[in-house]
Amino acid sequence: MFKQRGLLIVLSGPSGVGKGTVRKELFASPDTNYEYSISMTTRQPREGEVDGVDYFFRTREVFEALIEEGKLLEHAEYVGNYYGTPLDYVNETLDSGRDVFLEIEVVGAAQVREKMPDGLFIFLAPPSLSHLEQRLVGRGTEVLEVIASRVAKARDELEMMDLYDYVVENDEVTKACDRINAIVMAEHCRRERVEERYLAMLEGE
Ligand SMILES: Nc1nc2c(ncn2[C@@H]2O[C@H](COP(=O)(O)OP(=O)(O)O)[C@@H](O)[C@H]2O)c(=O)[nH]1
Ligand SMILES: Nc1ncnc2c1ncn2[C@@H]1O[C@H](COP(=O)(O)OP(=O)(O)O)[C@@H](O)[C@H]1O
Repeated sequence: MFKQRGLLIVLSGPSGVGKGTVRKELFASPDTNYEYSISMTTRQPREGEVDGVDYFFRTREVFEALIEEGKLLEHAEYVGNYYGTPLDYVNETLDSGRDVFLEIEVVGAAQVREKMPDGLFIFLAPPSLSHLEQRLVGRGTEVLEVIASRVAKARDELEMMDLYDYVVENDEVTKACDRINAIVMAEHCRRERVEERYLAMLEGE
């Protein structure tokens, strides 16, 4: 029996918009049926972060070797560190029919769009740039200089929003999660309808 490949869901948007918060809220729900792809990074773990849970924390040497070997679906350098998505996990999970969820920045998302254009690309947008700055300051994980560089970068990142299938405003976390779940559900329905039509057409031949 033909088994449909899982759906690749890509959540992106500027740093500080709330991608991590929204992703954790989505995965805290027992109804969430997608698998989270743990990224690899060369940045230092923050307090409480665990290797293999939050990220795979690796050296630049190891990371660069994996790029050379083609083991990453995408990668980007972000504020001085590498971030990337291990390719095998994504392919194996999609092949098994399960959906995969990536939470990545916009340069990497554009690479995924090139390589896997049938993914579902969702841009998480802040209500405003000042909301974004407040959130970064409120999180307190970066010094003010780094926050300023992230906000400056966010201006360029916001311009990429029209490359996405959907833009979801993160005004409130639960509302943003509801919107994302609705989009994923609608996309599944669309694919099922397309497949049904396709099979019906083949039978009618
Ligand atoms: N391209 C790419 N970006 C990633 C990946 N994993 C995380 N990111 C993004 O890298 C940026 C920095 O992440 P991080 O240092 O954890 O900071 P935070 O997301 O602002 O808490 C964020 O925009 C993440 O979404 C990945 O595998 N690939
Ligand atoms: N809808 C929201 N309203 C208010 N604060 C939020 C919202 N979503 C996230 N935050 C806060 O904004 C900060 C940045 O969120 P985070 O998830 O780390 O962003 P990102 O992963 O996009 O860099 C955190 O302190 C988080 O608690």
